[in-house]
Amino acid sequence: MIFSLDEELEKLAVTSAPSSPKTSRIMDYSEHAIADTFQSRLELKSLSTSTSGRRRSSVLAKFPVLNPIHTRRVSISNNDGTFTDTNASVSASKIQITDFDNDGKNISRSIQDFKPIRVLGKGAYSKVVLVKDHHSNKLYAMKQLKKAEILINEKEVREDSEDPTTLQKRIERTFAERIILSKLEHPNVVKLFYSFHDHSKLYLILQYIPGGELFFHLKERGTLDEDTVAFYAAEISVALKFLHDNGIVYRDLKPENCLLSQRGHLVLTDFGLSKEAVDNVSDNESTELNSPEDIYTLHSIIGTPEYAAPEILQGLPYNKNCDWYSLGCLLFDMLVGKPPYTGTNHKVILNKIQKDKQGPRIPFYLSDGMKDMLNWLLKKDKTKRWDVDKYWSEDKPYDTKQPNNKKKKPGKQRITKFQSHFIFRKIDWKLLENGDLQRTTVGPIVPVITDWELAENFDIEFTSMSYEDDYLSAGLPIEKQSTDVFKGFSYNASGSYLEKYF
Ligand SMILES: Nc1ncnc2c1ncn2[C@@H]1O[C@H](COP(=O)(O)OP(=O)(O)OP(=O)(O)O)[C@@H](O)[C@H]1O
Repeated sequence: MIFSLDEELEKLAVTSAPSSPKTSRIMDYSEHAIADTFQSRLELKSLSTSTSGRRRSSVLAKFPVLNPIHTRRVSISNNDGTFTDTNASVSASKIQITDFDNDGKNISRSIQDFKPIRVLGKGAYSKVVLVKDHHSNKLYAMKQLKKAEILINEKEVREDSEDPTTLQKRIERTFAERIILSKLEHPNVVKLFYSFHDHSKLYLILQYIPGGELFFHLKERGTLDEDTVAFYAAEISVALKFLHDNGIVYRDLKPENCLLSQRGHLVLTDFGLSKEAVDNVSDNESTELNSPEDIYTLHSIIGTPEYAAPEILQGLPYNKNCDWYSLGCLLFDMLVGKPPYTGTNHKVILNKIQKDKQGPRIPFYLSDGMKDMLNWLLKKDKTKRWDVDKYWSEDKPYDTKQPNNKKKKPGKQRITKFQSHFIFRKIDWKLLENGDLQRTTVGPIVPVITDWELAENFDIEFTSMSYEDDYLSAGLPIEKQSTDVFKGFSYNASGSYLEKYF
C-alpha cells in the first residue's frame, strides 16, 4: 500500500526524511537511446545549475528566444486561451466581478496587512513570497505581478495589432488566474483567499502549500517508483478532469507547478495571468478549427515547451486533450528522469517529435501497464490520443490484467475507461473524487516540515532571495489610469471559505 493512515501523519511529517537514494536522473534503456541520452545529458548539463541535472523554468525568458542558461522552464502561456470556446462554464467576460477598489463598504486587504517571511519561488511573470497576516497570524503565499510589465506588453500588442479587441482581451487574460481561482474549489487546486493591487503590483493571496514543488522532490530523488507515479497521475487527473468539466484548459502542467501539501497530496498552482477566455472566436478564425471543441491558438509560441502537446508547438488549434499529452510527459519525466523530448526551444522539440515516427522511446524496464498508459497519452495526433475526458469512468472495477502492448493495432482509438486502467488498481477513485482521500490519508512522499515558516521544501535559490526591495515602494496609492485598467481585480473570499481551510 502506498498510503498511510491519518494518525501517522504528524509522526511522519516530523521524523521521516526522504528515503530513496539519489539516483541518476537519466537512465539508458536501449542502444538507440544512448546517443540521445548522451545528447540530452550535454543539453541538461549546459542548462543546469543544479547538481542533479534538473533544470528549472526561466524567469527571464518571456519571449521566443533560446532559454538562458541556469534558468527555470518558462510557461508557454502568452497568447493562448484558458477556456474552451464550448461548454465554458467560467468566462472572464461573463463573470460579475465584485469591485472593492471603489466600494466604501467592502474593504480590500492591502500589502500592509502581510508581513513578508521569505521568497518561495519566482516564475516568468511573478514572485511568490511566504507572508504572515498581521491580524490572524495565518500564513499565505503571496503572488506578486508587476503592472508595468502587463501595461508595457499591452502597449506593444496594441501598436502591432489592428484588432480593436486586443485591449479587452489582454485585460481578460490578466484577470484569468484571479477569476478561475476565485470561482473554483477542488482539493487538488490551490485556493485563492484575497486579491488586491497598489500603484505598481497586483497581488494574489493564495493558500500556502508547504511541501514544495514536485520539481524539488524529483531533484532529490531522481526518479519515482510506479506506484508513486500512479498516485500522482490519479490526483492530477481528477484536478484536470474537474477543470475541463468547468471549461478550463490548464495547459501548464510541469513539475514546477505541482506542489505537495503537508500530507503529500498534489496541488496544482499557477493558472497564469496571461491566459484568456476564448468564447468569441471570430468566423474567420473558427474556419480553421478541426472540431467544435478546439480552442484557437494565437500567434507565437514562447518558452521551453517540454510538456506541451505537438499541436500547440505547431501553432495549430488545440483543445483540452492537450492537457492529457502534458500528463503523459510529466509521468514520463517522473519515471525516466526527463520529459520525452528536451531541447533549448520549441522548434528543437518539435523536430524531435516529428522525427520520431513511432512516438517516444519508452524504456523497457517500465511495466506493460505503464508503457500502455504513456503510449496512449503521448500520441502525437490528438485525434488518436486517449480522449480521457470522454472515456473517464465506468462502473466496472479496474482491469486486473496488465495490458500487453505488442497486441495493440496501430491507429486504433483507445475506448476503454481511464479510471479502470491497470496502473490505477490501488487507487480508490471514489475517495479521491469526493476529497476524502486528500483529507484523511497521506501521499507517497510526505514532506519534512519542522516549521512552516522555514519553507524547507523550497529551493534555497529562492528562499535566500531578498524581498526587501519589493516592500520599499509597496502600498503607494493607485494611480487613476491603473485603477481603471485593473478595476475589479480585488477580491475577498467569504469568511466561511476562509474558515474551512484554516
Ligand atoms: N500557493 C503556493 N504555495 C507555495 N508555493 C507557491 C505557491 N504558488 C506558487 N508557489 C511557488 O512559486 C513558484 C512560482 O509561482 P507561479 O508558477 O504561480 O509563477 P509564474 O510566474 O506564473 O511562473 P511560470 O514561469 O511557471 O509561469 C512556483 O513554482 C512555486 O514554487
